Parts: sequence; C-alpha cells; structure tokens
Amino acid sequence: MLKVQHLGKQYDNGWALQPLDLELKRGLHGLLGPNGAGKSTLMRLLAGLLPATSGDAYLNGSSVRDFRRTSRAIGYLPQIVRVHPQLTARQWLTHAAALHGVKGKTARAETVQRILEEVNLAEEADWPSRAYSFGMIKRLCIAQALLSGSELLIVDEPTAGLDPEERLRLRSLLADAAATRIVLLSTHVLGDIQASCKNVLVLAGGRLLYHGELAGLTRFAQDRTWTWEASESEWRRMPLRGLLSARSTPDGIVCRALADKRPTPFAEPAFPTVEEGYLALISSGGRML
Ligand SMILES: Nc1ncnc2c1ncn2[C@@H]1O[C@H](COP(=O)(O)OP(=O)(O)OP(=O)(O)O)[C@@H](O)[C@H]1O
Repeated sequence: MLKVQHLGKQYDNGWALQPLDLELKRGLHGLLGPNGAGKSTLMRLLAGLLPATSGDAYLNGSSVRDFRRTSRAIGYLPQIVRVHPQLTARQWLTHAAALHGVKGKTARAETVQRILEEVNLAEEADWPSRAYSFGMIKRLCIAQALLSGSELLIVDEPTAGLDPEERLRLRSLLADAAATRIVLLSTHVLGDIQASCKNVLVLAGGRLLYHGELAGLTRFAQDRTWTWEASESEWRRMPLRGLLSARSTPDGIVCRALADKRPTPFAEPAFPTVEEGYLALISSGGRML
C-alpha cells in the first residue's frame, strides 16, 4: 500500500504540485494530465528522487525517501533512458542483480534469465545494447526496475515513440507487473490507460482533480456533450470552441461538441466517452468539482 500524506512541491515560481493525499493499492494506476500538470514532479517525489516541500509518501509504512539507500529501491523509469551501448542485456541485468543483493553466480544467472523471458528479451540477451530498438531499451529498463523486487514501479510515458506492436507489448508487460505490485503509469495517450487501467489520477495545474475509476470521468461531460448534423455552409461558420469532432457523411457533417448549453437548436444530448469526460474536466480547470 502506498500512502501519500500532504505531499507537495513548491519552487520560487509557485507550487509545481499542491499538497495532496491519496492511497494506492496493488494494480495499474494511470496518471493523466496536460503538459506542466505536475506528473513528473509527483512521480519523482514518489520515487524518493526529489525532496518534498510538504508531507511525505509511505510504501508499506516506510518513507519513500528511505528506499533510495536500500537494494529494494523504488523502480522508476523516466521518459529518457540510457543504457551502456557496449553491454548486453544479460551483462547489464547481472550487474543490476548483484546491486540488488542477489547472491551467488547461479542464482544471479537464473534470476536474470527469468526476467529476460518476462520482458521478452531472452533471444536478444547477448546482443550489445547499441543494437536494440528504442522499445527493447525500454523493456530492458523495466527488467532492471523489476529486479529490485520493489512493490512500487513508476513509469513515465513508457509508450512515447513506440510502434503499435511494441506499445502493446509494453502495456501487457506493465499489466503483468501490476499483478504483484503498484504500478503508476503516466501518459498523454488516453488509449494506453483505457486499455489497461481501471483507476486513474488526473492532475492539472499542480492540482489533483480526480482520483477514481476511469469510467467515472464521463460524469464531467454528462449533460454537456452534444451531437448534430451540420450542412457544409453551417460547418464553415461554426465557432471551433468546444468542438470535439466533425465527421463527413454523405448527408452532411456530424459534429460533436462540449458546451454548457445546447450549441444549436438541432443538437441532441450524447452519451460522453471517457476522453470527453477527461477533456471537460481539464478544460474547466476543476471548476466543476
Ligand atoms: N526545477 C523546477 N523549477 C521551477 N519550476 C519547475 C521545476 N520543475 C518543474 N517546474 C514546474 O512545475 C510544473 C509541473 O512540472 P512537471 O514537469 O511536473 O509537469 P508534467 O505534468 O510532468 O509536464 P509534462 O507532461 O510536460 O512532462 C511546471 O509548471 C514546471 O514548469
């Protein structure tokens, strides 16, 4: 269990993350928010890499800051990762296993082989890592984080820049990892979260706006989502504010918009998607809470 108590970070220019409280249990948790929302700040605080201005976070009762000095350090995978280009995945992970206190050559070799298979790198384990694709490097770094045996794994934008196949592979790897630990996954891609997370946290402007089930986000766009069919000329004159999508059909253009009031007399209320709920929450800056 991760317990966050009044955790916040302030710089000279203001709060990057306003003090927040929350509890996370085992499983995959999505962390969503626009640029500058405070996601990296929260993740670095939880990984014990950034000193807090207020409060603290406790993993199974111990402050996250204390984990840095132990072999069971909290797993943290930043957006930009680097591995030594000459080392193979096996060499890299064997070294990491030794650092994490796996004693004895045979035990280390077995642990490394098991992790290599888990992240689907067993076949390429003896290639120098300069020959790896970007996705393979990410999987190698996840393998290293898994080696720590820590019950918290924090992953920043893991799927950015990956092709669809690698993206799928990484998602399923994180879902497996979340069966036995807390995984916090930050992303701008709602699809990544929709595919794998039941619960989400939404940050904006350094504030935690929402923590709960992903499906619960739809309520922020309830009674504010509209759909209607516009002619080509109506479409040209339409203000873009609040417009969510416009799709051409043989009869006209099917529009969808977020608005407090019916945007045109022909608009009908529509059942919002999770994405529309998220957009409504973010665009209101939390005023609707
Ligand atoms: N070292 C720093 N000094 C001053 N302000 C900072 C510092 N680090 C972050 N901030 C500010 O804190 C706020 C939150 O930044 P943070 O990087 O946590 O956002 P983010 O949600 O991760 O953004 P992105 O999605 O763009 O990575 C931003 O306004 C940022 O400018």
